[in-house]
Amino acid sequence: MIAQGLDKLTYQTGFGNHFSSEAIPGTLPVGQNSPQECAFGLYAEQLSGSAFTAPRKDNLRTWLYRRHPSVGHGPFEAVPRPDLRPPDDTNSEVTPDQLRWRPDEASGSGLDFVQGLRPMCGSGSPLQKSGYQIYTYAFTEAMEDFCFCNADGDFLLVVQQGPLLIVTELGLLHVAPCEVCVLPRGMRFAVGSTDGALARGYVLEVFEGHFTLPDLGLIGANGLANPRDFEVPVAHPCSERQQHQGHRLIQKLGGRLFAAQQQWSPFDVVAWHGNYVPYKYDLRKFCPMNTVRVDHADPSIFTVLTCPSAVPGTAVADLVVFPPRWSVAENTFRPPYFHRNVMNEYMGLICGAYEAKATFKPGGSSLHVCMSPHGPDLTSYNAATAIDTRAPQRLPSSTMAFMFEVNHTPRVMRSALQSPHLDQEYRQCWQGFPVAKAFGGKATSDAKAIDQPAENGTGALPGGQAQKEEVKAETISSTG
Ligand SMILES: O=C(O)Cc1cc(O)ccc1O
Ligand SMILES: [Fe+2]
Repeated sequence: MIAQGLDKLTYQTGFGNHFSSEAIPGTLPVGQNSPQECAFGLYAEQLSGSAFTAPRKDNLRTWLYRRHPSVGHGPFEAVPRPDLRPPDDTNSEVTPDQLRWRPDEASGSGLDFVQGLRPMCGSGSPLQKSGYQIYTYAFTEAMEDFCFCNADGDFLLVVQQGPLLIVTELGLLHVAPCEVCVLPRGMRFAVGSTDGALARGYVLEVFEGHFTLPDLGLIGANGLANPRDFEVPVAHPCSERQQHQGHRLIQKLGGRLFAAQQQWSPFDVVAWHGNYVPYKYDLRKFCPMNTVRVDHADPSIFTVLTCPSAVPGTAVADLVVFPPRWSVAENTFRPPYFHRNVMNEYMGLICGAYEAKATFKPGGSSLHVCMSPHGPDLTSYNAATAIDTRAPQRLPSSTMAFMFEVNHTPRVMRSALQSPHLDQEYRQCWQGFPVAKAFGGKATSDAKAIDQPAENGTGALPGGQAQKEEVKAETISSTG
């Protein structure tokens, strides 16, 4: 399936367009979608991504013209894959702990994309069409003789290592590290790496809605992820030889996998038109807007794609990128601030370093859930308070971090909590901050004492509140 030179594939460009493509001239019907008989005897089939009656601006569907109707497969049989079940009381936990996972350098060998999916956390229900699930993936093997169809939601893939070749019903996508792609609910696809080497990345699956571009408001008509930089495949029916190979269809529904056999390729689409499409985007094309005088802007300024919920301004999930850029704010603590967020933040690092965490490694992940405090680690804090902010700083071109910002508070899969890659030392990165200078300037806490549950069960720190209040009063009067 995978061959050289595929990074030079042809694409159509734009976001949300009504695209059309035919591999054989004359196969797309003119003036109608479903002629009594299609050209070449092809079968017309509609794939819907929204309710038929969704408002026009949200209405998504594509017409496919194919050699066989999709329905001619054999019966579905359950495939055991309990780890893909949506998160519930039996397989996952709720925890306010700040979590981080080191990159997994070992897994993935001998696995394909589906076998190499590792659920990390999630919330909601695919059957209720609400919420999301987040995974990492690692694999070496192409999906040679089977395709995947996700009836539970859209997959957004963030490629961290190893370019992917993704065969879809609408054509081919080559997706390299620092690129992302969206594979819409119900569309059949097969993923391979282009060189057989380890491919690794992250997946955000949304059980409701679809990704769209954020509004630009006062920014104006241009900036952030520009629509013309999104790339959509052209029709690419499989070869005559592949056409007749037996194909297995693996379908995910309600977090369960089902397999059915069919005697022809699912990638037999000769022509198509519509606006329900897979697409890819290169994060290096992101055009960031940022503060040019004081203060650190909220990360929403770096939203690439958003999957809106019914609540205005609150997304089911956002893809946010922290791209290479200039940092110029004056008299400002430039990296991300200390904060507690009502939304939940799953972060990954594609390459380089993240400005708020000196020890975050490419391929790693972190999770800070609703209201769990986090922010710059001690090393980043010290560096950022020491610089001269009259000079601009360049965050290097080799850096690319991202965040899945999600509304529903996630449950963390037990397998992720028990993973050997879970960084048990993560919280140490915030230990050793001295008490504010005017209050003594000494480190407040013994990190070990903090990391053990308080003996009195109240979480009180050694020293006691009353004693600390005294110090505070004293220092303020002596400096005032
Ligand atoms: O926690 C993080 O590192 C992500 C983040 C970045 C930022 O610039 C501001 C807020 C925020 O949550
Ligand atoms: Fe954050």
